[in-house]
Amino acid sequence: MKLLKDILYGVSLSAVSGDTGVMVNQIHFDSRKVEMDDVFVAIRGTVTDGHEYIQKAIDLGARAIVCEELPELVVNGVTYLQVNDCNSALAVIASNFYENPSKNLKLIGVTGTNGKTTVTTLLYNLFKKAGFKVGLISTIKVLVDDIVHKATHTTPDVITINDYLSKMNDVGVEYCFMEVSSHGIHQKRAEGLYFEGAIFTNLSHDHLDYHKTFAEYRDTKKKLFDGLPKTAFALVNIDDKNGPVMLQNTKAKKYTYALKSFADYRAQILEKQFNGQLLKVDENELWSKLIGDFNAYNLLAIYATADILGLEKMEILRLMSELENVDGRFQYYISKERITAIVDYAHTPDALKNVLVTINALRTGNENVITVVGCGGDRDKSKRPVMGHIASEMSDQAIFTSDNPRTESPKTIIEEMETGVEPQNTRKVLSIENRRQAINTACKLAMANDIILVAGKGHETYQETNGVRVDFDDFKEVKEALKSLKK
Ligand SMILES: CC(=O)N[C@H]1[C@@H](OP(=O)(O)OP(=O)(O)OC[C@H]2O[C@@H](n3ccc(=O)[nH]c3=O)[C@H](O)[C@@H]2O)O[C@H](CO)[C@@H](O)[C@@H]1O[C@H](C)C(=O)N[C@@H](C)C(=O)N[C@H](CCC(=O)O)C(=O)O
Ligand SMILES: Nc1ncnc2c1ncn2[C@@H]1O[C@H](COP(=O)(O)OP(=O)(O)OP(=O)(O)O)[C@@H](O)[C@H]1O
Repeated sequence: MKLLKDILYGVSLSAVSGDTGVMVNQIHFDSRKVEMDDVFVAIRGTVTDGHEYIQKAIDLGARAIVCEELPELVVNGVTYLQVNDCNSALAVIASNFYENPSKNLKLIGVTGTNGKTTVTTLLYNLFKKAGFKVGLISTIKVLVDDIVHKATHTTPDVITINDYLSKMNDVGVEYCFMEVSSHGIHQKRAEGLYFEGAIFTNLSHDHLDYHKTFAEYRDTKKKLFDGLPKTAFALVNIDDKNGPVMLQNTKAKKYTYALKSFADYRAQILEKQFNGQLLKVDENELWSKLIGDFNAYNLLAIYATADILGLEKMEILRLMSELENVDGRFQYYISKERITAIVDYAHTPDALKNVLVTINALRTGNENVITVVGCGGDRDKSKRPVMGHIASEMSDQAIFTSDNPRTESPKTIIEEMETGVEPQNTRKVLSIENRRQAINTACKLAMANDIILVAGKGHETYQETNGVRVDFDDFKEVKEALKSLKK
C-alpha cells in the first residue's frame, strides 16, 4: 500500500475533492481491472473515454479517481483529483508508485520507423556478453535479466513499464534497452522516465492512419529527444534527413552516426556475402553475421552506444562479431535443392525495399527472387499500394497474401496492394489469400538457387483474423514446404 499524497508528488492538480492522506493499493487506467482501494485514472482514448467508467471503477472499490473533468455527483469516501492531462499525470503517478525505478538503472530508448527491435536486442545481447545485468523492453519480448515476459506492445503502457523497471531494479539490472514507438510517445507511455540516452534509427512511411501526416509522425518521435536532460546522450543516424530534426531542441549531448555523411561514428561496408558482411568501423574491421546496409546502420548504432556508455572499443567489436540475427529478421534456411528462404519482419515500404535491395545485391547469377508479402488490416492503408509496387518491381515473382487481416477483408487488402503494381509488372503478380498456400506456391515455383522472401510477419507466430489468433509461423511454414518438395 502507498500513501496517495506520496504518489501524487509532482502532479499538477487543478482541483482536489476528498482526502489525499489515504492508503491506496494499485493504479489502473482500465476500470475492469480495479479492485478495493485502487486508484483509477480516466484516459480519453481513441475508441472510448475512460471518464465514462469512473462509476464502474468506484463500484469495484476505487479509492481515488484521477480525471480531467469532475463527475457531477461525487461519492463520499472517494478522493477526486482533477488534472489537465490524465496521460501526463498517470506517467508521474506510475513512476512515483514504483519509486522511480528508471533512476536506478541506465535506460536507453530507441526510436525510429525501422530497426528498433534489432538495435535494442543487439544492445541487450552485447551488454550481456560484456558481463552486465541487462533488461530489454521490445516488440518481441521483455527480458528482466534472463526472465522472459510476453510483449503486448512495442512500448507498453507506463504502469507496465515501471513495473518491469522495478523488477529489473530488484535483480540489479544495470542497463535497460527499450523500444519507444510513436504511439507510445503520443500516449505518453514513456513520460516521467529518466533516460540515459536515446537513439534515432530512421524515419519513413508508417502509421499515417494514427498520426495523419508525416510531419506529425516526425514531431512525435522528436519529443523523445526534446525531453532528454543535459546529462543524457542523443545519438542519431545523420544519413536520414530527419536525423538533424531530432537534435534541434535537445539539451542532451549530441552524437551522430552515418555510412554516407560526416559523423561522429562512421562505418563503411567493405565486403558483402550471404552469410555476413565486413565493415570498417572507425579504423578497425568488423565481420558481422548481420547483412544489408540497414544492418550496417544498426551495427554502427550499437557500436556508438556502447562507446558512449564507456565500453572499450576493441572489446565492443570483438563482442559484436559474435552477435546473431534477431528472430524473424533476415532469418534464412537453405533447402537441399539450394533454394534459399528468407523470413523478414519487413512490414513497411522502406523495410521491404531495404530487404529486397540487400537480396538483389547478393544475386550472383540469374536466380529468381520470389516475394510473398501482405499488409495488415486495421492499420495504415496508404502503405498497401506502395508495398505492392515495391514487391512487384523488385522481385521476379510477387505473391500477395494475407498478413493479420484483423477485421478487414483479406481480398480488399490484396486489391489495394494490386493498385500499386505498374502495368508491366502485373504478369509477375499472383494473389493468394491463404498465406500457407501462398508460401507453398512460392516453394513450388522456386528452382535451384532461387531466393524466396517471406516478408511482414517475422517473429510473429500467429495470423489474426476477426479477433482470433491462429498459430502461424512463417519460418516453420516455409521450411516445411521446402522439405516436402519433390523436385
Ligand atoms: C491505437 C492505440 O494505440 N490504442 C491504445 C490505447 O487504446 P485506446 O485509446 O483505443 O483506448 P480506448 O479503448 O479508447 O479506451 C480509453 C480508455 O478507457 C478505458 N476503459 C475502456 C473500457 C472499459 O470498460 N473501461 C475502461 O476503463 C481504457 O482502458 C482506456 O484507458 O491505449 C491502450 C492502453 O494503453 C492500448 O492498449 C491501445 O493499444 C492498442 C491495443 C494497439 O493496438 N496499439 C498499437 C497500434 C500500438 O500502440 N502500437 C505501437 C507501435 C507499433 C509499431 O511501431 O509497429 C506500440 O507501441 O505497440
Ligand atoms: N536500420 C534499419 N533501416 C531500415 N530498415 C530496417 C532497419 N533495421 C531493420 N530494418 C527492416 O525492418 C524490419 C523490422 O525491423 P525491426 O523489428 O528491428 O524494426 P522495428 O522498428 O522494431 O519495427 P516495429 O516497431 O514495427 O516492431 C526488419 O525485418 C528489416 O527488414
